[in-house]
Amino acid sequence: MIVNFSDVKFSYSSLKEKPVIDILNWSIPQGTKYFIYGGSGSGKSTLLNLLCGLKHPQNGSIEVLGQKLELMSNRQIDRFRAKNIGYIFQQFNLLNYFNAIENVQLAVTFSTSHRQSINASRITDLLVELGLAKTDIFKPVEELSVGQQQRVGIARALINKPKLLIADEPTSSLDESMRDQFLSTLIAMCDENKTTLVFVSHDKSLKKHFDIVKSLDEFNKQNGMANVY
Ligand SMILES: Nc1ncnc2c1ncn2[C@@H]1O[C@H](COP(=O)(O)OP(=O)(O)OP(=O)(O)O)[C@@H](O)[C@H]1O
Repeated sequence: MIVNFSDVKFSYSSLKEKPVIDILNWSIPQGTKYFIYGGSGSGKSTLLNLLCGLKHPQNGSIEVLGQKLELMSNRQIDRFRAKNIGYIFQQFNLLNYFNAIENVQLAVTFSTSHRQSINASRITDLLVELGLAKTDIFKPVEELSVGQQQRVGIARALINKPKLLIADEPTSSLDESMRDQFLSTLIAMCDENKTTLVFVSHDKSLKKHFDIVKSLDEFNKQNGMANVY
């Protein structure tokens, strides 16, 4: 298992009666493409924040790649995240005035272990492999189409060959054909890098692309169920 949650409870306010996240047992098998769906406000982003150590539960244990996050300092978690976890966000979070290579380089800058081995030509190769034309690689990303920006987002998430890739509704602004294309590319790249993919969305129709499909409600706030994966 690449991720294990054990009796994890998280509330934004300690006064809140019911925690947003309350998971007795939940695991993600290594190498899978894991899809979690849930409605708006169900706790998907909160779950991902816990998973990568950006938020800390009030109770329980979260183990990622064999490391218990609660035993690490924030600095250790930051390093661990930079080395092992990639993300793709809803809006891709690219820096508009920077070109594609510069946007990907930022991810490399934050990962000390990969800084030496990744140069601009390796980034260019990855962007071309993802279908970006060489002429587009040097334009500020604000001059790229949404589809091209997505490819930059995928390249940035995968350049460090993360063991775990987390995607938070990255397809919400795309039409159906773009969405399928994006997912096919993303999944092919994860297979190539042996990266485990955790993808959350409110859109159940995406589930056909994944090995494991769960509603967040199936394992959240369901104390009594064990070993759900
Ligand atoms: N910073 C915060 N402070 C207080 N409550 C919050 C905060 N962030 C989220 N919440 C609450 O926690 C619950 C879960 O929010 P979360 O953002 O995880 O849901 P989500 O499933 O990702 O929603 P969406 O699909 O709309 O992005 C919601 O009820 C939300 O109002």
